[in-house]
Parts: sequence; C-alpha cells; structure tokens
Amino acid sequence: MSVAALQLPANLALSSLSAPRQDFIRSLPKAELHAHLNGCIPLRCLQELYRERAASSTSPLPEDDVIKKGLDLLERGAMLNDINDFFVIFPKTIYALTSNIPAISRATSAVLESFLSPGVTAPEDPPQCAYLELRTTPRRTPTRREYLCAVLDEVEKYAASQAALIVSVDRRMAMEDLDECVDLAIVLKQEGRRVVGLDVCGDPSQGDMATFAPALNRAKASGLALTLHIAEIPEYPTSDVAALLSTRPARLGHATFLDPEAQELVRRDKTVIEICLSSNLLCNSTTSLDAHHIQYYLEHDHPIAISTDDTLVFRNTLAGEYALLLAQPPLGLGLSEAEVARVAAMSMDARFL
Ligand SMILES: CNc1ncnc2c1ncn2[C@@H]1O[C@H](COP(=O)(O)O)[C@@H](O)[C@H]1O
Repeated sequence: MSVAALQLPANLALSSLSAPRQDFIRSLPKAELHAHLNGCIPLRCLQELYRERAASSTSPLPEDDVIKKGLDLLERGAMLNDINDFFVIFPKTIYALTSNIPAISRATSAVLESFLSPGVTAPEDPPQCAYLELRTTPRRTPTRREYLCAVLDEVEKYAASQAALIVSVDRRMAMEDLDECVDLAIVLKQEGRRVVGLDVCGDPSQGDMATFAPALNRAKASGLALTLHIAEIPEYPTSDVAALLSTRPARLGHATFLDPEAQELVRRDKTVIEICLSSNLLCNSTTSLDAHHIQYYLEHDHPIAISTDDTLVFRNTLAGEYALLLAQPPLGLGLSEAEVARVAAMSMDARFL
C-alpha cells in the first residue's frame, strides 16, 4: 500500500491542501532535525533486505516469520495503543535486518536519499528537506566504532551543508555502554568526522537521567551539541527533567509533558523544541492537534523544529508534518503561509552546523 493511501493525519492534512499550497510547503527551505536512522528506513529497502536474507539461507530461519509479520504490519501502518507498543517494533523486525555492516550502509544510504534526493515522494517533488541531521544509536555491529563509521561514510557523501550525524545514547544503557558511546562520539568528532551532537533517546520509562548527566556534560564540553528526548509520557519523573535540563541542552525532543516551571526554563534558555506531530498523535501521547503542546510554543513565539521522528513506523513525510500546520482545522492548525514559512526558518536556525 502506498504511503499516500494510508488514512494517517499527515496524509489527510496534505491531501486537503490545493496543489499550489502543497507546492508552497514542499518548496520551503527546511531542516529535518529529529529523524532516527533505523526508524526512517524506507519500507522498500527493508523488504529488499528481507528478501535477500531469505534467498541467501538454505533453509528458512525460525525468526523469518516474525520479521515478515513485522514488515506486513509496517506496510499496513502500525496501530499503536501507546508509546510502549512502539519500542517493541525495533529489535524483532528492523534490527534483525540491519545487523551487519553492508545492511547498515544500504539502510543509511536509502534514508539519506529519501530525505535529500528530489523525486522521492513524486517525480516532480523537490527533496523533502534542505538539510538533515540524522541520529542513530551505535550498535555492536560488529563494533560500535565500525557501525558509526559505516553510517558516517554514507552521511559524508553529502555536503556538510546537507547532512550531519547525531550520536544517540539509549536510556536503557549501562554506565559503561553510555561512556563508550559518548567517548566514541567525541573521538570521531576530534578525528574530523561529521558528528555534530549527542542525543538521549529510548523508552522513557527506563533509566535514571541523574546518572547520565556527567557523560552528557562531558560531551558538551567536547563541543557536541545536546538534544535530549524529554517528558514523552505523563508519568515522566520530575527528577529526570531536572537532570536533563541541568545540562542546558540546545534542543529537546518532544517535551510533551513538561510542567509550567520547566516550560519557563526552556523559554528562558530559548531551548529549541523538536516537534513530532504525527509521532505524538499515533502514539496517543496527545489526543488532538488542539491539545498539542505546539500551541504553547507558537503562542510564545518560541523556536521549534517540525520533524518526522520515524518515517518507517509513522509512514509520514516532512511535507505532511508541515501540512498539519497549514491545513484548516480539524485536519490542521490553520496557520497562515507566512507563519508556516517562519516555522520552517526556525528549523534552519536550529541546525548544529
Ligand atoms: C517515539 N519517539 C521516540 N522516543 C524515544 N526514542 C525513540 C523514538 N523514536 C525512535 N527512538 C529510538 O531510536 C531507535 C531507532 O533508531 P536507531 O536504532 O537509533 O537508529 C529506537 O530503538 C529508539 O531507541
């Protein structure tokens, strides 16, 4: 099934717009600043990796069936009750197919192409964005360094003005893994590789962010900009909010359930909020666009960066995310073209270049 045929919020918003308004959105210079590599692999690339894996083994492997079911689910558009349903998709379906260097290289190349090449969504369309900051969590595939170097080799095929890498660390990581990933990000940057930032991601119900703060401060002191997933669930601990904000990050991912005091701090520090509308709607983190925290930041003219998060899972496009701003309610927020252009410019200003 094609992405456009799925009845998802961003698709509905985009298709409600006239052709000139769709062109307006597509031609706006914009930066995609919150895209997870393994969450953004084009479905066709993952399906090819699956077919090749099946063709190369003499007998079917026991996990093949689980992978196939996962791929079929992604094709139909994953139905999620909440954010917990989201995280289980990765290990059994996606990581099972990107567990060696050639597969990582192909997946990375396909993701970069999907954002930065023209004609991907339709033959006449410009690239989805002018600039992409892709992020990924280094896996031992076979070593974390080899994994990151394979990703960087693909990223660096594009100009520095087009693509860069953010290294993610996962909230579930043990301290020694966290330190290894942060050290690796610092060393690669020192070696002149295009690592521009550090992200904390992963299941928000896990981990203790007070124990992460020293490693985050070390990364920052070495010149890596910080962008931290924060407050994605209502029961997110205030101690985690305090620990993460104490590092004075440049950007925050989601920030869905920040309390008024934390929102004040964010406004004081002009911390950019990476807003992922489809992701929040489809994970049921928000009930509607009206109830979404983007309203608060728009009202306060606070910098935001509209982003896709995981295009493979949410089957969204960056144009669709911007359509959620421009389309008339209830499909969108009903912003003017000038307001949408201003939001797009905010994303360009928030790059870690
Ligand atoms: C719903 N929003 C989200 N919140 C938190 N973490 C997320 C996420 N979307 C993706 N990830 C994190 O990114 C990994 C996939 O890409 P990489 O393997 O790193 O390239 C997921 O396993 C999860 O840890």
